[in-house]
Amino acid sequence: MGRALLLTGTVGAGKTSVAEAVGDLLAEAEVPHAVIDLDWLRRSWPAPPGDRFNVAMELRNLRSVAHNYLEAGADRLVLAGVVETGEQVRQCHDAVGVDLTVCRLKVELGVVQRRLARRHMGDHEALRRHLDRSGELDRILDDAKVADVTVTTTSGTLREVAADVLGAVGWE
Ligand SMILES: Nc1ncnc2c1ncn2[C@@H]1O[C@H](COP(=O)(O)OS(=O)(=O)O)[C@@H](OP(=O)(O)O)[C@H]1O
Ligand SMILES: Nc1ncnc2c1ncn2[C@@H]1O[C@H](COP(=O)(O)OP(=O)(O)O)[C@@H](O)[C@H]1O
Repeated sequence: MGRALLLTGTVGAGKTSVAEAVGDLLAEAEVPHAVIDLDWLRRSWPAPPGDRFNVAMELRNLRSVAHNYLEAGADRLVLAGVVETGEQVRQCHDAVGVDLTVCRLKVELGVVQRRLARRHMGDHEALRRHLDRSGELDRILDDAKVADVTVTTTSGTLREVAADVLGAVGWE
């Protein structure tokens, strides 16, 4: 029976990068797995009214993609994405259909600002938007308390953070 890990956190916390690094560590340990960036499962336009982040489409796609990967032999699913409420975690769990552990990536906002400035170099509008949402979402996630474990990404290489994540969720 497979298991899933959802890496959540604010904009720029490292969800995508850490998910890739966790995938690399699992590959080195020869653990069959798949990495799924939820952002790519909701990138259709327009989003329906009242669903700014296209979450309904994301969940529909996740159900299909997770099923395919698990059927093809993945023992572990590594998801990167935002869940703002306990209800969204339940929907995500239902979509993957296997045990789901939620890991919050927590980072100092000053460090996020520097990382986002690098990521969005040359696009001031996108940087402004992501910085604004980063602070706001961080507070929403602090209040929501949907994570089973929390790992700090303020310092350490991506590989070190990924190893911390595997330790925190007991997948070592
Ligand atoms: N509730 C919720 N659900 C899903 N995604 C969320 C949510 N809140 C914020 N975000 C983050 O928004 C970032 C992408 O937003 P968009 O798809 O509008 O793209 S963009 O802002 O135009 O680049 C993308 O930022 P990154 O985390 O930096 O990739 C998302 O993670
Ligand atoms: N531990 C880390 N050390 C150095 N840079 C990092 C680390 N984690 C993330 N980054 C960088 O910070 C930026 C934001 O990370 P990203 O994975 O895009 O976050 P998210 O998916 O949560 O928005 C990227 O440019 C990424 O390379």
